[in-house]
Amino acid sequence: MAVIPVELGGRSYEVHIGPGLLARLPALAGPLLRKSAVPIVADANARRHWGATLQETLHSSGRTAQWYEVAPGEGSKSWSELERLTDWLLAQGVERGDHVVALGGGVVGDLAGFACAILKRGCGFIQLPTTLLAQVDSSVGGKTAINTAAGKNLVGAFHQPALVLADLATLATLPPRELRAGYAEVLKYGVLGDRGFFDWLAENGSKVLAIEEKSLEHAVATSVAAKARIVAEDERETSGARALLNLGHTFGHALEAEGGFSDRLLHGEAVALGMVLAARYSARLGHLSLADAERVTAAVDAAGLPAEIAALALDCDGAALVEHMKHDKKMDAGTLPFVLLRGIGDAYLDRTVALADVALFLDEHLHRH
Ligand SMILES: NC(=O)c1ccc[n+]([C@@H]2O[C@H](COP(=O)([O-])OP(=O)(O)OC[C@H]3O[C@@H](n4cnc5c(N)ncnc54)[C@H](O)[C@@H]3O)[C@@H](O)[C@H]2O)c1
Ligand SMILES: O=C(O)C(=O)C[C@@H](O)[C@H](O)[C@H](O)COP(=O)(O)O
Ligand SMILES: [Zn+2]
Repeated sequence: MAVIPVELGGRSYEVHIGPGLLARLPALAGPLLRKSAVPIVADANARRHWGATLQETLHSSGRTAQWYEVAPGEGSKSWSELERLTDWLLAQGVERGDHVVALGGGVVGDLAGFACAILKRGCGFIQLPTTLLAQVDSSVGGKTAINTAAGKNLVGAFHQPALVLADLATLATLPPRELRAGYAEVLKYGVLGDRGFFDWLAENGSKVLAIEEKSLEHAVATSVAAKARIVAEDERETSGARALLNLGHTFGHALEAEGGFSDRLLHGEAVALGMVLAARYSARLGHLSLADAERVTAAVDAAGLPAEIAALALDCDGAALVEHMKHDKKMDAGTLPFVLLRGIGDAYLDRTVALADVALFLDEHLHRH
């Protein structure tokens, strides 16, 4: 069991990591669960597997669960779902001082977190992440959002949860493809800032993917600690420190948008491929050795994640992907800073990248055999 603080002054909170934490929600949340009928926004699959555990523990603390179910998939991060959810929360009589519970992966966490950010100009929420991706990344740090026709996470808010319980036991029911997608964000922490962790993953990644308890807990705790450090330094992504968490995402979000946010490419898969592209582009600029770029590619490939954009057989060219990138939230006065690499564990923000050159680079990779 690990407890990692996210230090944000009056908005500080703890991330608890370990098996069996869902059953400890009433004990760990204490007065945060002010309403006796607890509003729970749940991914349908997470509810199917873990809803009974949560319901039982709430009942045994004298509370009831009020369920709002979200259809699985990226499509639920939408205006229509946000409207339906906020109407439901209002119908439940949720007040600013109440805490809504989000049970599920990043889709539910981002959607419910955003609904709570705007409900009565902000009510509380608790994250119960049930995917590896949500446990190591999306439940921590307070980025909340929905997608729009123009692209990924384009409407949202920073709104921190009051508590995060990452129950490792919930990962037992997660499909292997989703586990691998979450592993991409784990790998990201090593690639962007911790070569020692990258090397540890090279040795132990297969144990993490096999949900071997000790290795899994080490990987989740190391990832959350890295994210907590960065978020405490730059909560709202203004100094450049937090932007490093976007490694692989400028390429990745463009690929997700091009695929219409379908199951063809999951967020974690897009990030994995995006990290490979960021590493290869860094090597092309002469900032990263080819050997390190290939190490990143090999780590992605070894985890069963997509490492070659050509294999996606996308019906688009580099210029089309660059058009999607222009919606990136890092865009600043016509310049798009890219998270690139000087080494494994040494990411930096490059504000000198020419988008026309990125389009050429992508064209070379889209048709590589
Ligand atoms: N806010 C952030 O900082 C942040 C960080 C990373 C990613 N994200 C966002 O997170 C989203 C991706 O999150 P995700 O990968 O968790 O995907 P997800 O929420 O779509 O969940 C993945 C799949 O797993 C199922 N599922 C969830 N828990 C389960 C369980 N315990 N057992 C069985 N099935 C379960 C879901 O129904 C879904 O089909 C993207 O929208 C991405 O943009 C946000
Ligand atoms: O927390 C962050 O900061 C991140 O960038 C984490 C990313 O893994 C995550 O996908 C995030 O939602 C992307 O942020 P965005 O600002 O590019 O939408
Ligand atoms: Zn991400």
